[in-house]
Amino acid sequence: MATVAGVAVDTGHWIGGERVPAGGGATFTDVSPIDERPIAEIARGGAAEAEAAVAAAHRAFPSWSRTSREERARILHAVADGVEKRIEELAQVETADNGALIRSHRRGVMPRVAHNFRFFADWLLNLGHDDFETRGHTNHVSWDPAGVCALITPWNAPLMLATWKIAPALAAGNTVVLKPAEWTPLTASLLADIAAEAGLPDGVFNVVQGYGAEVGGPLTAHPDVRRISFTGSVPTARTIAAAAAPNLTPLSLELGGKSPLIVFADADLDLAVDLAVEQYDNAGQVCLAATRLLVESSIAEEFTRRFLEKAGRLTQGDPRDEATDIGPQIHRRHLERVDGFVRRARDAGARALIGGGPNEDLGGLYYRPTLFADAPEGAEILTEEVFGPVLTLQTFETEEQAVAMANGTRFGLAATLATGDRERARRVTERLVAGTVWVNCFFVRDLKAPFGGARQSGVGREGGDWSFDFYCDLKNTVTAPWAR
Ligand SMILES: NC(=O)c1ccc[n+]([C@@H]2O[C@H](COP(=O)([O-])OP(=O)(O)OC[C@H]3O[C@@H](n4cnc5c(N)ncnc54)[C@H](O)[C@@H]3O)[C@@H](O)[C@H]2O)c1
Ligand SMILES: O=C/C=C/C=C(\O)C(=O)O
Repeated sequence: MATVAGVAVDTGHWIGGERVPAGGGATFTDVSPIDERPIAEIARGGAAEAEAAVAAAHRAFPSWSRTSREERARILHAVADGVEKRIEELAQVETADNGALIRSHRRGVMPRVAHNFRFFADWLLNLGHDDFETRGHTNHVSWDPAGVCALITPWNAPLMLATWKIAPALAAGNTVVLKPAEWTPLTASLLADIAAEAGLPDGVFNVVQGYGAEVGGPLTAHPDVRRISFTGSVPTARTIAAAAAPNLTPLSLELGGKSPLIVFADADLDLAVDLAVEQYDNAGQVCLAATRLLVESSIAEEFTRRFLEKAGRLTQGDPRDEATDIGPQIHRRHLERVDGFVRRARDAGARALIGGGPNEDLGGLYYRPTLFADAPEGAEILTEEVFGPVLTLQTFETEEQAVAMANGTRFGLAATLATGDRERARRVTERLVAGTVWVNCFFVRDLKAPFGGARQSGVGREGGDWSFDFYCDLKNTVTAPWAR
């Protein structure tokens, strides 16, 4: 047990409805990004724990998969109730663990966690497909549960991204083994308590803590795992895809991005600036962030002036303070990685209009919001995901050029455009390579919509029917006309 922000959090695994302490006493230290102090010693799982969790999930599958949809939905709503009762505790623990703003956790993220469960519980009850006829034969499509799902998630929005997978996987009648990111293990452990209190049967949901290769490796190579859903980086996705290959385990991959925000001269400039500054949210640690500001030349000067003015008013500091706009980076190693990108960008000739280094006033893991201009074509800073508060500004002359620049990376997660011209929005949107396009808005998410990335931003889509498509084995039953 650890006490974090006044909340008791179990530091072991959760396997088959039981708390499993660190095998052989092996633990790792969980550090808070707020001040880099250790906050918990977490069980460091390995192949044995991965094996035990898959076995528990495998044993629990027959009964859970045959539990009625109504009963599954009822339990998932009870989990949502439990989350809602503990929003403040979850928010406090998540902020201590990943350094994201308490105000977002209280009002955005944790309510969304509850919504993840409610949405997929309700979607399950309406899931279906109309029967259809072929020469008098009926076709009936059913959505059969697939089996044990291994879910592997990152640290930037730990509980939100985990439950976005857990909820549909469980709703579909599957059982789950979750491996949270080692930098943010805590809220997954609290979710295990909540799920147990809500009456989720033992073994239906399991949590194994530990490092990627040590737990994630054996988990993703396990022949009894029938689905792997992963959110994280491209290199890890390659390793996971290779581990899944011998078993041909179906994969859903939600990966990185280098998304554009395209600002046309006909845009509402205040809105465009608001959208641009919003890209520093979560200290830039957002997969969907539109980190490349592509601005039409004729308005670039005015846009930049207003952007710098607005960004200059952002308050950086302790994420537990409601007034803070930008908190710390997740970890010392991550901050150094971000800083490496910034230093190389400068070496390549880019000019930092703001920021460009750690916040020396605050010290620790606080990195200044940064905007680069004049990065040379092809520079790393224009093509690689930084995953920190670092944006670049480029200008374009024509719509054609804007589209080419927007599509000019190996990613295709999202794109945002600001324009006052509906026809232009339609034309440009049609040509963008992106899983999600926002026009004059950002991060408006409906869980019914398909979510995922093109190119190296991912494989597959989740959300609404697409989640059930992935987490189910679809079956078509063709029945001949019955003899009279
Ligand atoms: N597209 C999306 O929905 C989305 C959302 C959030 C974050 N992301 C991406 O996630 C990345 C940041 O997250 P990160 O740094 O935690 O990513 P990461 O790939 O380093 O780690 C993600 C998870 O994979 C695990 N892992 C590491 N090696 C493994 C292995 N060999 N086998 C199995 N599991 C392994 C880690 O322990 C962690 O739980 C960024 O690229 C970001 O864009 C994408
Ligand atoms: O950092 C990435 C955030 C992704 C958001 C979602 O996956 C979501 O809203 O479901």
